[in-house]
Amino acid sequence: MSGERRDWIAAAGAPLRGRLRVPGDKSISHRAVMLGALADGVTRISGFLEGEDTRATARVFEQLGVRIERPAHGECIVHGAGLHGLQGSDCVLDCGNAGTGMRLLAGALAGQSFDSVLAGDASLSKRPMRRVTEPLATMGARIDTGTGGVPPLHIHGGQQLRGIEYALPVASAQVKSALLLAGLYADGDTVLQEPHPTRDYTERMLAAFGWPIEFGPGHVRLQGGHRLRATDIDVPADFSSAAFFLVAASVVPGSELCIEAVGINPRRTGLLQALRLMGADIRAENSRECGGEPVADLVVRHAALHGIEVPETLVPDMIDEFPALFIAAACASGRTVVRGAAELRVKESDRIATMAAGLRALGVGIEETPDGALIEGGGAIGGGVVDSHGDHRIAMSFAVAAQVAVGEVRIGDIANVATSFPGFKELATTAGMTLSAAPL
Ligand SMILES: O=C(O)C1=C[C@@H](OP(=O)(O)O)[C@@H](O)[C@H](O)C1
Ligand SMILES: C=C(OP(=O)(O)O)C(=O)O
Repeated sequence: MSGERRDWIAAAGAPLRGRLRVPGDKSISHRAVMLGALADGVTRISGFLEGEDTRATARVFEQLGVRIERPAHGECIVHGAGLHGLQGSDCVLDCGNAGTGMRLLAGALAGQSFDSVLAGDASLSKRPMRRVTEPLATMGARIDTGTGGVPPLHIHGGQQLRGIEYALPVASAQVKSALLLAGLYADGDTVLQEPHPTRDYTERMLAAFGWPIEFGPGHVRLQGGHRLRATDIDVPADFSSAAFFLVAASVVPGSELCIEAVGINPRRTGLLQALRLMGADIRAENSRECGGEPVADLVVRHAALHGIEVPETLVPDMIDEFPALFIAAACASGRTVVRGAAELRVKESDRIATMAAGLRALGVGIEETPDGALIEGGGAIGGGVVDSHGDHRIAMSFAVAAQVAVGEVRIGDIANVATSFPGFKELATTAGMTLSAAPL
């Protein structure tokens, strides 16, 4: 998606101060477009993430015949086609960099009468898809993957799906959601058990769209054959985007920052707990609801952090926040141990290997393990060159690390930051960080 290779130059900046608001939640934005497209009636989405991942999902539904108006930045009006109203496309459906987009679409498109082809960029084209295609096949779906179970996905329509009872082998909200979306089209019940509870946005949003569904932490049951009724969705700010500022303000002396209206669904806020265990000073103020989700203003002040063993039970609740956590660990006194996080190896990059290589390049001691890392914190973070491998969260994490580095940090291949956090550089510099585009 993201054209030519671009780099950032980052260096120690000022304390982070003031108030800011990060863009809308990526997971909720994807789902709002999807359910809006499959609903009867008009769904108005506000606070929609104008990122490349979520725009790709909206474009896919436009290709499938759904009218989506964009009256203003962050606003979408989705004219739902109804559960059976999508039209097949002869063109490849491009999910860009988005694992969420592709995996959830696989579930929704498995139940259609037409064939579809889902493809993605170089990173997405390496990510495992059998975790969705195999259980979908037991529901009666016919999906061919590329060699080794990676994209593109050729989805053969016209299959009558049936509900299954399935215990997910990995804690993955994407797998769960793909099966639930297929379950809308299935005969009978789809009943899922998770090894650890994961984000429940699909379940909550299906209920908001009027679909009968029973769910609780780690389990869900729904019956096929109902209808979705359009509703309005107000998307809270993305905790995963707030995470970079939580870490930056924690580690840069003199910082005091308020991040407004952040979604604090407990299935997303593992990093908050981990940082507090490390000694961070973060308070949730003005707790309230936004679009049925808990939100709060997060006030973070600089604090002396110390290393911890990250409780494994927190891993699914902070799965996207490990790159940021690794930076906090590098700044904390003593050792931080991460275990039970092998899923990090199959994200936009191998996030354990990419973070380890980048931290080593800045002089931080880190030992990789198959499912995590041991990070030796408290030493100086040096200047140097790190490669984000096109991974948005790695790029933003090293921009944070640079704020306490003794030299300049060049961060390579940053264009994909726009997948989840358009405007990060501008917001970060407003808050006090030193970050600029490297000359081409
Ligand atoms: O369902 C979702 O919206 C997501 C689930 C997680 O992936 P997994 O399901 O692979 O854990 C997460 O990493 C991703 O950024 C968004
Ligand atoms: C893993 C992520 O997203 P996705 O799986 O949708 O590409 C992420 O945003 O960190």
